[in-house]
Amino acid sequence: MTMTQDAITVRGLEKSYKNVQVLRGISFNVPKGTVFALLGPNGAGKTTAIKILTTLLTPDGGTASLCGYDVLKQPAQVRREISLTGQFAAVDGALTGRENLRMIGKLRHLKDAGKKAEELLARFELSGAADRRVSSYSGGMRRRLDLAMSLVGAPAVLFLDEPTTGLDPQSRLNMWKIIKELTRAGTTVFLTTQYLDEAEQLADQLAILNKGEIVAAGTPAELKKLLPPGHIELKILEERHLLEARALLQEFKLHFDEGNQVLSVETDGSIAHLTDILNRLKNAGVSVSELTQKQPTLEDVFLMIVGGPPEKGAERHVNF
Ligand SMILES: Nc1ncnc2c1ncn2[C@@H]1O[C@H](COP(=O)(O)OP(=O)(O)OP(=O)(O)O)[C@@H](O)[C@H]1O
Repeated sequence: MTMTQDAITVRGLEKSYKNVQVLRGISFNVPKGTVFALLGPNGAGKTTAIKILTTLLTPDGGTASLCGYDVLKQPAQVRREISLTGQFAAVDGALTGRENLRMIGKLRHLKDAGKKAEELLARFELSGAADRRVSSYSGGMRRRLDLAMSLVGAPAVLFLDEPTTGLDPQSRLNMWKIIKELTRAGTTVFLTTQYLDEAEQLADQLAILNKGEIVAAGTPAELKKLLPPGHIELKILEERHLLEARALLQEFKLHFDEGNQVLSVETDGSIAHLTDILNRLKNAGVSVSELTQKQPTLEDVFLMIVGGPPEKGAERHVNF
């Protein structure tokens, strides 16, 4: 392995199916031990990118390397460094949890496949169910086993394609905890997800892919800065109080929703800003019946860029 701080380097990656260009020259880096989330609507090219990075598909142009190995020139070395966990758990329902893990260990030629299986069963809280057939496992248990199976070979880079789709909230939280632990231990995680809160929770860096191009990239905080800052909404019922509030806050960007009697005041989201606004109103005796603070979310950013919620329903196209 060459010395590099990036676990994944992608430069100008292109791929077409027949005459449809699916990836139009995408580039990004993923530093070791971090989580990178690739987001995008259905058909954006996420799976195509994952297939190229995991050596399942040949790109038409550009380069990609994993842990310093070129996906085209050194596919065997790349495969040794990675593991791919798909949306549909690849476990064998007729075998027990323990048998599934041992089988993978043997396929990977581990000397102590049995010991590794026990260790992973314990780590994923499956020891109690180890001798039950996987067909009797819940969705969350299957997903945990699937992830445990992908860790048998201790991969440097883990590809997780929608790891929590279909899981209940508790199982999702467990999965997040496990993913965080993995990255703390140095594993690099490449994630696709339809849940923007998941991306926000887990990703150090994320990129939004739309029609084969990366249209926005950065940390969750950086992406949120693409939108106007947050605002507070003040419900003010009395006309004279409203007039007074508008005068007191005239240097702020204001918007008034007449139907709901709500005055929106743009803020940078800081406590200092909020305190200043509330003090002015309080000192002038302005009566506010309700206060709500609104901050832009990753979902807002996604909607602004892609024009529809991720992965839901039909493809939605927005012209830039
Ligand atoms: N083998 C193929 N032959 C022809 N077209 C394909 C093939 N595989 C994918 N495509 C097309 O390429 C585009 C990108 O597909 P891809 O599966 O990479 O998108 P995605 O972002 O992963 O979508 P999803 O979220 O629905 O999984 C889609 O329009 C898809 O129909």
